Amino acid sequence: MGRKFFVGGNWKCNGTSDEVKKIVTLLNEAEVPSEDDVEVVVSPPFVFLRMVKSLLRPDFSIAAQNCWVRKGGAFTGEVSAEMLVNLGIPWVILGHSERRLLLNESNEFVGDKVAYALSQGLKVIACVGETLEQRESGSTMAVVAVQTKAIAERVLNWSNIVLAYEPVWAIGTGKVATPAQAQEVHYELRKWLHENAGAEVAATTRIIYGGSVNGANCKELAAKPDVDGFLVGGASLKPEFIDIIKSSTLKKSA
Ligand SMILES: O=C(CO)COP(=O)(O)O
Repeated sequence: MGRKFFVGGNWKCNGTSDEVKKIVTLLNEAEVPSEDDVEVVVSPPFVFLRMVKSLLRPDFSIAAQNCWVRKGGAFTGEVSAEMLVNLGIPWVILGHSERRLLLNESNEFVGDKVAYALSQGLKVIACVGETLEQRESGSTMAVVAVQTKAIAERVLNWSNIVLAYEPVWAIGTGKVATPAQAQEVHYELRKWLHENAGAEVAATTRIIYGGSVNGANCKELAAKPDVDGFLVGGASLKPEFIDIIKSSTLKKSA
């Protein structure tokens, strides 16, 4: 029925082959709740996708960290959605703030990417989030609404989208949003979806939180009604990622 808890591990631009094998071994040996109760998706760098796919337990899935905005071709250095599909990679992360800010990806560009990736059969973890300046000036909701709108204008079917709220000031800083801060934005995002994409989309779309999530703070965050899971960076490379996956059990009893 409800929204299945979702835990993504964004490995970002980290790891050697040996380190990646070690993380996969850790994941493969972990005892975690069943895939009926939690969806786990790890996101290695492109060059390790094939290796992780061949080694990873079958109840965990895989996401790429980006893909090209349209059909592949003469776009040096890019990886197309078609290639990910061809490789058997089901998910892709799009619109991460590190790409929006460091590589100047605009809301429209991210929206186009989401629409194209979906059209090729990929499932998308679409990221939104405000900077510290935007939060302090009181424009958090306006910013995430505009980012979400650029996606909603290009997409009719939300069933293959997970929306990740990742406040930029909380990413890699150790400064996690309080459960109340996360809940407030998730609630507002769900309300926005209700008003702009319909009641069904609002009720079924998973809105996950990212930004300094770790084994210690995940439980309180997971207990919030509109927090449907996490997108984890740094801690997804460590054993505590297992504890974060296990925080899904809080949701069942809630
Ligand atoms: O950006 C993130 C996940 O996509 C969050 O990163 P950290 O968990 O390292 O703050």
